[in-house]
Amino acid sequence: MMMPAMASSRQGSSLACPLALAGCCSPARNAFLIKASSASFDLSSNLTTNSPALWKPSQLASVASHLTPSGLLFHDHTSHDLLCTLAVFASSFVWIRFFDFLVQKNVLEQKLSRKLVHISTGILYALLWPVFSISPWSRYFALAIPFANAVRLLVYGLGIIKDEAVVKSISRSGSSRELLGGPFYYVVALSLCTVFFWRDSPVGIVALAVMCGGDGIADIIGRRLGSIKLPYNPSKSWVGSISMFFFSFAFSVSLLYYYSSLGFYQLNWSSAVQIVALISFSATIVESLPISSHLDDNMSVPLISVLMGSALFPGVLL
Ligand SMILES: C/C(=C\COP(=O)(O)O)CCC[C@H](C)CCC[C@H](C)CCCC(C)C
Ligand SMILES: Nc1ccn([C@@H]2O[C@H](COP(=O)(O)OP(=O)(O)O)[C@@H](O)[C@H]2O)c(=O)n1
Repeated sequence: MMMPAMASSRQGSSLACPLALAGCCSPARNAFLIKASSASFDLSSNLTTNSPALWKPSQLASVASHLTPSGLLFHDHTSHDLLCTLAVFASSFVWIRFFDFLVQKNVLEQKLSRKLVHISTGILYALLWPVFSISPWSRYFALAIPFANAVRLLVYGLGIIKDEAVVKSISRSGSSRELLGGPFYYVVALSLCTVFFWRDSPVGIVALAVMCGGDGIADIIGRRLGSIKLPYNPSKSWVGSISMFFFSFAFSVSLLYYYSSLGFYQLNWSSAVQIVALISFSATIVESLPISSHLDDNMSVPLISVLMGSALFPGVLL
């Protein structure tokens, strides 16, 4: 287990995120040397000892002119986090509207739109966590985004406000009541992973990767190619479940690589990869069981991933 002080020093290495990294390069400085935890970045030569340099010095200088020396958009963490929250929430609104537009123009069918929203929103949300500040409160600002979406789903799902466009892009059948099922559980899972794991632990990230990436792709591939059904569940197929396993694994490893490259934690990769494979396999088995009428996949899949991750990941954090 990481001690809080250690966790915050590791969070300090979120300086590797483009915003924060750029902020360390005030135009007045011509040699940019940042030491954060065990990672050090020499931006003047675009070299790094532990992580890839993310931006070129010219790009950094242009962004830096808009940032404070501490890498924030404002001098205090609260204003920075508030702006990030508003920007990500507005992006989620525009993103869902964009899929609705594609459905209306008959570019995407409704079911495919829902699954692409399912895959993309959670993954983009997890990719954007590093833009929040190192304040211990930043997770609660990030939490406000799925929370506000949960409120939107309740408002539309209960018919308090009617918006056919939103309902069409998120539901399968076009019924507003559907928003209170899978989509609502989905934002609850995002919220719980944000509060309990945030950027300090690989557990929440892997649970989100499996729920968003793995489960989402199982549907897209299974619906199209899944003619051979599972013997114990005629509504799921072999190809859907095999896709779930591979994409859960691929999304998880990619997100873990992203977070460890940014310096949030260091992993023993050979063990971590085995754990991710085990979690992906277990979540695939759970998703394939004929229990979804009792327990939604957006609850059962992150639940098994979190239980296994919490038991197995602490041993592989360096
Ligand atoms: C359609 C969704 C889930 C349905 O799952 P299933 O029943 O088919 O298994 C996803 C619902 C998404 C939600 C309304 C919006 C979530 C937004 C997210 C917190 C932030 C995304 C930000 C980003 C920049 C787009
Ligand atoms: N393991 C899986 C999962 C889904 N699928 C396909 O995807 C469809 C929807 O899956 P699901 O019932 O899990 O859907 P959601 O409730 O997650 O939207 C199924 O009817 C199958 O055609 C599959 O073939 N194999």
